[in-house]
Amino acid sequence: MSEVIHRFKEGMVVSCQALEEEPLFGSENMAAMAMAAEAGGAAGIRANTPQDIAMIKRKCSLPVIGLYKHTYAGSPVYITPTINEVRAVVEAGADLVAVDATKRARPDGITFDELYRAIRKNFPAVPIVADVSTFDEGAAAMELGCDLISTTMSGYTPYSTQAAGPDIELVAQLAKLKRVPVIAEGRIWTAEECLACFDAGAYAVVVGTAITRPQEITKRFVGAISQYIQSRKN
Ligand SMILES: CC(=O)N[C@H](C=O)[C@@H](O)[C@H](O)[C@H](O)COP(=O)(O)O
Repeated sequence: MSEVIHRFKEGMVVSCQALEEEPLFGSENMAAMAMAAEAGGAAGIRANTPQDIAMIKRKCSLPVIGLYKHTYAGSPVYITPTINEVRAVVEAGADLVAVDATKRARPDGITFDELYRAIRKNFPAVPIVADVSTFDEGAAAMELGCDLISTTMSGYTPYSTQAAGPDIELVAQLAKLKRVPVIAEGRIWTAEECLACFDAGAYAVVVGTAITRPQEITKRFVGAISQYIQSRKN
């Protein structure tokens, strides 16, 4: 196992991402988030776009799982969909690259196996994080040789489990294979949920929105308050 992966063991990776339509969009903001995560004891950062990755690598010493969200006509796959986005992520300085490893149709009709082989050929030193939505996708990514499996896409493909919280069951099923380290990612909001993921066998957890999307954090507080106020009136 590579040294960089070992740094994630039993740790928390903070996903620092803001899309163009979000209030915190901008590499300076994401680098500040990454620095805050580092100050708080995070083991790593997950970041989107070459610009954000490069800025975070300048300001923060943690290893970065890089991805590049990009949409192509005719394919629902948007997390580092082709070798072009992989190249941009690697050239920006990412330590690992996260790619969509779901079974959905990819741009130009290439399969995940083909993309995997192209990454290995062009960037043999860069560990690959497979973002999956189901057990079968995770097991296939392990079989292929991916370095880490993340439950990122569970709940975001039409055929995967749709749940309000993290897919701890998927973490448990994949971890039970004892083949490749499994990252629990997606809709983790509390420390207790992190502990449940570790109990299920997670190697590390990724927490994003609950730490780095203040509009969503605010929305949760406001929702809980208005629900409570309403219930007091009934
Ligand atoms: C499905 C998808 O596109 N997930 C993205 C993957 O990089 C990010 O938008 C998420 O914020 C990240 O996975 C962390 O999850 P959460 O923000 O729920 O803690």
